[in-house]
Amino acid sequence: MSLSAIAKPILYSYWRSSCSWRVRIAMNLKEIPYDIKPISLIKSGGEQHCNEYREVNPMEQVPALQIDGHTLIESVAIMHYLEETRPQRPLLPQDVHKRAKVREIIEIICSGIQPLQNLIVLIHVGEEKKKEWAQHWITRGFRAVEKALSTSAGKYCVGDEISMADCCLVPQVFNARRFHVDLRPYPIILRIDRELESNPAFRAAHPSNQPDCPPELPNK
Ligand SMILES: O=C(O)/C=C\C(=O)CC(=O)CC(=O)O
Repeated sequence: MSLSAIAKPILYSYWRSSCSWRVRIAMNLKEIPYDIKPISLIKSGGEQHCNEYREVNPMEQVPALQIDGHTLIESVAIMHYLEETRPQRPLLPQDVHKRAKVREIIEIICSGIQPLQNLIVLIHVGEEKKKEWAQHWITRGFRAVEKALSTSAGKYCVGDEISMADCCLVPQVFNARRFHVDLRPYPIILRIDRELESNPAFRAAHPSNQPDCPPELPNK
């Protein structure tokens, strides 16, 4: 076995990147020790665009995870890899219908909301319109998430076990607050977010607990 295959995993992460945050939660829930390598998405035009990091992730985004001698990119693919290689503390339900619900919520957030309000898109939209733009897409997606949760949720997004859907929901709620989305129409989303706030795995993954979180932060 090569040395890299047994090395401690390295997560390339940015403190308030919601996609990095999903993976941090999953790693913490599964109690996988890892080191963080911060990639600043804003310093010098974005460290994710430098040649060295492009070798790690040709999409020039975070996260990337070095684990078991491999470099993995894309947060949902990474969570599935973790689920398949580290079955402890499962993040997918056994029941196939519940699994489908978990994946449905993941898709709504990770395809239908976050990519439309991430940094690269907002730069194109422009400073003047970016808040309204982000609010539009988050509101549209949260309507669908709330509807899905109305039949799937127990204590968490799907039933009473924490799943990958919860790993995606909590960071998206943070983004919604960041863009001042009115969350009152989404009581189930709010209840689940509150429920998970005190969970140690979620708390440790929070942007404010990251090594690259700036000490002075207006909208932390
Ligand atoms: O303003 C910054 O600090 C830069 C980038 C981010 O927060 C990350 C995103 O692009 C949003 C997201 O992950 O959903």
